[in-house]
Amino acid sequence: MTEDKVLEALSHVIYPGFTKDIVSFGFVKGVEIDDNDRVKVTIEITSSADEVKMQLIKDIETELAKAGAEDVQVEIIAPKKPVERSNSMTGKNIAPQVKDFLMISSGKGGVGKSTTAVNLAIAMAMQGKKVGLLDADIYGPNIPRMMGIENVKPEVVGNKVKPIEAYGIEVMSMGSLMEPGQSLIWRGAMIMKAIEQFLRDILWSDLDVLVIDMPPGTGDAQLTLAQSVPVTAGVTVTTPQEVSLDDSRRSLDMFQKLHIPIAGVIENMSGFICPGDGKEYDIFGMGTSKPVAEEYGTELLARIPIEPQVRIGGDTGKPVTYHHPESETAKRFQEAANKVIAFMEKVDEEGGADNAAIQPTTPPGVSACSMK
Ligand SMILES: Nc1ncnc2c1ncn2[C@@H]1O[C@H](COP(=O)(O)OP(=O)(O)OP(=O)(O)O)[C@@H](O)[C@H]1O
Repeated sequence: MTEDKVLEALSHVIYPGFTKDIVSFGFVKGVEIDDNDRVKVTIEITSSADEVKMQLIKDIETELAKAGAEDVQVEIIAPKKPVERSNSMTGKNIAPQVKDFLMISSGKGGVGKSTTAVNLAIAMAMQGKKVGLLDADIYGPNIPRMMGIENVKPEVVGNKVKPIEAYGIEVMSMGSLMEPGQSLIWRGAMIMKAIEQFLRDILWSDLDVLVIDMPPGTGDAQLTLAQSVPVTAGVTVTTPQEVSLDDSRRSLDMFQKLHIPIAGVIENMSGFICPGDGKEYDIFGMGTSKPVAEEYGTELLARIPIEPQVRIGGDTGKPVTYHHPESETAKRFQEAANKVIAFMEKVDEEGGADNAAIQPTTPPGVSACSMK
């Protein structure tokens, strides 16, 4: 017997109730083979149902016996409990069903933050992640148009709201809750309430990642979000001009102050890909945000070129990553998504993000200014 042979045999064991096998699911955590072809396999599953375990053991024994194992021992273990980050004594998580929170920020408006949030979310969903997309840009909620759900009203269940499904993603936006063209004058307290409700009163499923499109700049919305949930990673979107880079420094500085691990910088409108000859031309500069990313100990995740298809995709609700996966832009968004996923996994492995240090220090209703 060899490990490959064992894994080959195990790839015929379908996880009960699903169509995928236990190897593809990544449930096989260990294989030991001794000189007498006796095999021990360790399987890690969350299910505690005894019938699932019994069925698995039976199927594993059958397949390994067929492959020539002399004796089979199956150990079924439960995944290690994630480090208490969500409901830790001092930290706060009002949406514990979400594994990772990804904050997409920019120092200023119009740099392509929403475009990035949409395309990263779609790239992650295309890689099999269960993704939610929260448009927390309450001042200018553009996500419904970009996701092609402009005229879709969400379903209300009791006093909660179901997210709208689009491109396999759960989406919620202030734009979906208000009449078209309507605007609100947001005061600090209202922003805080809105952000909290987006997390608590929307029926998000058990998501792998909730991508959050923030309002531009650094303010109440960012602080409230970071105090309400442990944000796993932050991504700053910038354009390459110096004036824009100054603003992106502020955004990166905010991540640091809010104890948000920084996944990196996306440099948007970085060069222009000419539809005629497919060549890349420099317009605003290219790669200028790399040194800025390095100043903050992080990396440039991707340079996204100006491509007419990106704007058309945004205006018509047909995101480029989904509708033109062969385009250069889509490929770069996919690469950036890979890097962000790997980064979030690393943060989780190392104990997860923790927002304990940024919780308000004053009791509810008491202004920090009134305290000595
Ligand atoms: N790489 C690109 N190529 C072509 N057009 C782009 C690109 N990135 C963004 N755009 C277009 O630029 C406009 C602004 O982008 P977007 O709305 O994503 O910016 P934003 O930073 O979220 O803005 P706001 O701060 O106003 O919410 C949109 O029309 C979008 O389609």
